[in-house]
Amino acid sequence: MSNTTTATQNIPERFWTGVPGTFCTYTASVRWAIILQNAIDDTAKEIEAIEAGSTKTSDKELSLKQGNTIKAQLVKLREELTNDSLLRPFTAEEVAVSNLDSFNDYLAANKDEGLRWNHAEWLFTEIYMYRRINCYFALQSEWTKFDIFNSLKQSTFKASFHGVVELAIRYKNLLPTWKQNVDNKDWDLLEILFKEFIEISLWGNATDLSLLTNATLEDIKSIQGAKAREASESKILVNDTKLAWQTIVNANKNSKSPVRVDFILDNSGFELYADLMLASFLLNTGLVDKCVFHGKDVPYMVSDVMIKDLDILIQDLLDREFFPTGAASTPESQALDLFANDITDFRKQGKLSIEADPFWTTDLDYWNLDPSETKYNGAKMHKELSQSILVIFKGDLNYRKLTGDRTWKRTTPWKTAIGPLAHTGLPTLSLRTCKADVQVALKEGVDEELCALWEKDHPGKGSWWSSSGKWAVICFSDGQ
Ligand SMILES: O=P(O)(O)OC[C@H]1O[C@](O)(CO)[C@@H](O)[C@@H]1O
Ligand SMILES: [Mg+2]
Ligand SMILES: [Mn+2]
Repeated sequence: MSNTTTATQNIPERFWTGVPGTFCTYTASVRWAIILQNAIDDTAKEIEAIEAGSTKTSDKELSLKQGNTIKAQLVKLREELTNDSLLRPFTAEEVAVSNLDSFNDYLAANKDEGLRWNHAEWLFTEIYMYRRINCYFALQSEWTKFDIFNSLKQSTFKASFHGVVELAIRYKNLLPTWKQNVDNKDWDLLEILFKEFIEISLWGNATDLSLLTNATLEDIKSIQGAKAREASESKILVNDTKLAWQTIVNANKNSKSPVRVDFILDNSGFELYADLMLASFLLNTGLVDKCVFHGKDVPYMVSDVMIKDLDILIQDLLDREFFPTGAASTPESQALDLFANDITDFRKQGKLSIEADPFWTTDLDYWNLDPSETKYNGAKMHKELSQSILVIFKGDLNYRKLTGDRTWKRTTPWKTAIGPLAHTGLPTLSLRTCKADVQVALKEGVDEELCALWEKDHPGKGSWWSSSGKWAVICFSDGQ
């Protein structure tokens, strides 16, 4: 099978939909249909809101007409999926409104394979689905900017109230100590705090809308608090936090200035909030001079961050109806205001910025984050990230793209699994709660132990422990 990554011997195949017994196949045959149905239902709700006048539009009649077209197209897309149709190329009309060349090049290069929804590479097909959804909206003038996942992103963030307030108070209490450390660093203390905020950012990734389809408020609370993080320490199967810390210390001591850290973001809402906490620890302590966030240019994977989601998050934090912490004078309200205002100030000062290059929503894995990939912005992004002393990749999909979503032996060394990216000069850190089949960098025996443990309650599915979101990994590469 040819693809955009150079095929070399000893590199295992990617995960394919349709292969029995995998979480990949379960996702393609069960989860995608649910995600599409939710998109259909949410489009219908928006149409109703336009009809009722609660959503204002400049041209009501046209909005309604276009909305119904989109809804019908989504229904057909769902049928394509359930009928296991061939994966069609994007049309010229679609290509004109979105960056889709990599998808069509891939489909053309593999046209003899008879790629279908349930017989194709998981990574490609899943991204292809989100891009197909997006095209329907992008093509309708009144709906171009509409984010079909917005209401779900917002309601889940609202349900994160408890975790949000707890972290804001932690921030407010720590801020004086952080500021004392700008000129006079207590390195041991900072290392302890770094570890804490790395874990906050890591477990922030457990709040995932595509997996938490039926989560209750209690479920969400149970994974977001400090107690939950403490209890989860033993669930971090690979922990390279120390190596990442050393990278930051070295950059400081060698006064390589300005020190910049990049975040390849994953989900909006609580995870983005947790990432902002980590970034503000780095900025407030003077460990880092600038953080650059990378989000998505289209609605994607249900919950992924778009640039506007950062603005919405700040508004939510300041909105006492969204987060009902009472009068402006309560400690909770003050903590939320303080954090939101500090983030806004960082943005104004240029210490924090957010971008969304189309590279991040292509089907390409991160072996293409390489000077040699000049067609779809891989080289451009590599050059951009080269200004950074550490690039933090958040979440599961980024982990899949780092490892190529390949059927590696689970003890494969991290630097083998990330291919060329291990040697092109970028220090990288992956913070991932495990939500897919691909798994690498484990010590001998760990997989066997976890498979046996998971098998007890999930007969025949022991290896799916790595798709449960209950374990996590922190993997570092110095890029040398
Ligand atoms: O938001 P995250 O952590 O990237 O998770 C999304 C991932 O979860 C899944 O929905 C489930 O495995 C994958 O399709 C995708 O890789
Ligand atoms: Mg997700
Ligand atoms: Mn995501």
